[in-house]
Amino acid sequence: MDIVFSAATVNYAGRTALQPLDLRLTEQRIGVVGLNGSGKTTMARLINGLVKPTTGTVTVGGLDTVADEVAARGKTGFIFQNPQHQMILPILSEDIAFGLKNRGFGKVEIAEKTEAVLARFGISHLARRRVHELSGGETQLGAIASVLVTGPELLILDEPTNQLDLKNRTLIARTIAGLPEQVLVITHDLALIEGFDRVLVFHDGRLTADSAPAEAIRTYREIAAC
Ligand SMILES: Nc1ncnc2c1ncn2[C@@H]1O[C@H](COP(=O)(O)OP(=O)(O)OP(=O)(O)O)[C@@H](O)[C@H]1O
Repeated sequence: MDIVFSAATVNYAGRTALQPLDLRLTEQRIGVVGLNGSGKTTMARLINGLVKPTTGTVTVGGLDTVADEVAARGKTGFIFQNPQHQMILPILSEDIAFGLKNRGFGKVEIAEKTEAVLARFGISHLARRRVHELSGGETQLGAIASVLVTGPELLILDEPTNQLDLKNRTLIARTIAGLPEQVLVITHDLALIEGFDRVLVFHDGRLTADSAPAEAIRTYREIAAC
């Protein structure tokens, strides 16, 4: 899916968080890196319309995130930095079903789709578990299942391996690598994006590098060193 930023900026209360951004993303695997506060999450939130551009436009699959807000948002799934906060219902299978119910699916279809997505991510055994009792890795998988069950074309993950132990980090990295959906990952875990198609580096609200992973990571290391 084409993601297009046209002179998009974001100001929060008069303070610029994102400098004018002109960018067309078409790749399947896109990484986003940068120091804390460099504008990565702001840029990602523009894609699903959670943040609106102060000036300029953002389109996803040709849909404007302001003018075609609802349709545009349906194209993108978002896993936030703390995915337990985005789980609305107390039981995992109910949380997954919730998104489908909201989209008007019938009971039988909801049950089938919920079962299928749990199986897809190898978490059928967690169906009846309380979401707040899941481990970090289980929570991340549960959130991915909850979001992908509604069929977005793009999945955005904000620091998906943050706070995971080595075993769960590997599990989540493999899961992301195996997704057929287009993926955009914000991360400080540089190994996670080594095999990606394209990596963007943000610094002080500006896109400062945009290249293959090795070169982008080199730029990021230079920025971080000063
Ligand atoms: N809702 C908001 N209101 C006001 N300022 C905000 C808001 N969200 C972000 N900012 C500010 O905008 C700037 C960019 O923040 P953003 O969250 O996009 O950075 P980031 O690169 O994702 O950071 P991190 O790696 O710490 O998550 C920061 O200075 C931040 O304090």
